[in-house]
Amino acid sequence: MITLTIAGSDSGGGAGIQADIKTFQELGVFGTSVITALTAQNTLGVHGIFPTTVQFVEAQLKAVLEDFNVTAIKTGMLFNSEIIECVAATLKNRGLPLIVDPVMIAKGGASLLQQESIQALKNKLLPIATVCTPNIPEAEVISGRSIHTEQELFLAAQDIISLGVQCVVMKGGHLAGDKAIDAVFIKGEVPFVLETNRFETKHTHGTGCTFSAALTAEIAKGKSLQEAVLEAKKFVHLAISNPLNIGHGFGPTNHFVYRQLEGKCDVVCH
Ligand SMILES: Nc1ncnc2c1ncn2[C@@H]1O[C@H](COP(=O)(O)OP(=O)(O)OP(=O)(O)O)[C@@H](O)[C@H]1O
Ligand SMILES: Cc1ncc(CO)c(N)n1
Repeated sequence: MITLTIAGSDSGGGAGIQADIKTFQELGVFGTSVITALTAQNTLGVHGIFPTTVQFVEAQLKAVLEDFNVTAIKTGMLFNSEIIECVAATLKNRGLPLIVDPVMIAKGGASLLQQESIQALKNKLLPIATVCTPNIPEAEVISGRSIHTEQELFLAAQDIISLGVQCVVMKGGHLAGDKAIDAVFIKGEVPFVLETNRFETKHTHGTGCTFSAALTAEIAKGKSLQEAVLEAKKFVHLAISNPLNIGHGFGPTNHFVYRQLEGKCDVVCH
């Protein structure tokens, strides 16, 4: 199986392209990549961003797609509307599963998506996406709704589905409480929740990228959306709860442990 990630490079290796490729590898799929921006980044923060030209994003997309039989694609940091429009125009009508992780702001506060790009994300990319995996602040920006209650979460998910997405996974990593809860909304089906214990750690750099990459790998292998989100939740939970403790700030997660533990992880689904 071959997957493609279209995202930014994290020189610190914990998020972006690097997290995606490591996750693909551990889940037994071959990862290819299109780099939208270089970030000078480590566990202490983002120190610089150097975006790729749209022409070079297009050249990378063409190089990968004309040679490889890609079976699922994910997007991460897309940085500006030109890049979003180029990616959407290239992927439109290809009929490939597309997982959009609408990356906006790094945990340290750096902006990874220009403000003017929200419309392009909503009008060009999400209408051709299979799955969208926002955290709560990202879901608020996309839906234009503040989310404080279960009802507001449900309405925001419906707003995102109405843009054309088949499935929305609302990631609850940023919420308070002793559980890490994600709400899964699949068009026409009863919503469900995936729940694990929240692991107390500051080493959660790249959790969103890792989750969406695992989801992409499982979809590439032919799993159903329900099975794929469950496996992705196991992958990211094991990666968070077995920290590597590297770097001087908010460190990366552990991409190796899922295979070492043969994916054994308790996730409650209700
Ligand atoms: N401390 C934690 N313990 C267990 N699971 C967690 C923890 N923090 C996040 N998760 C899980 O990790 C996954 C990613 O969620 P999160 O909300 O952190 O994404 P994100 O904000 O997009 O991440 P990023 O900062 O990489 O953009 C979700 O499945 C979430 O429930
Ligand atoms: C390149 C990149 N993509 C995504 C994130 C979000 O975790 C990050 N910090 N850096």
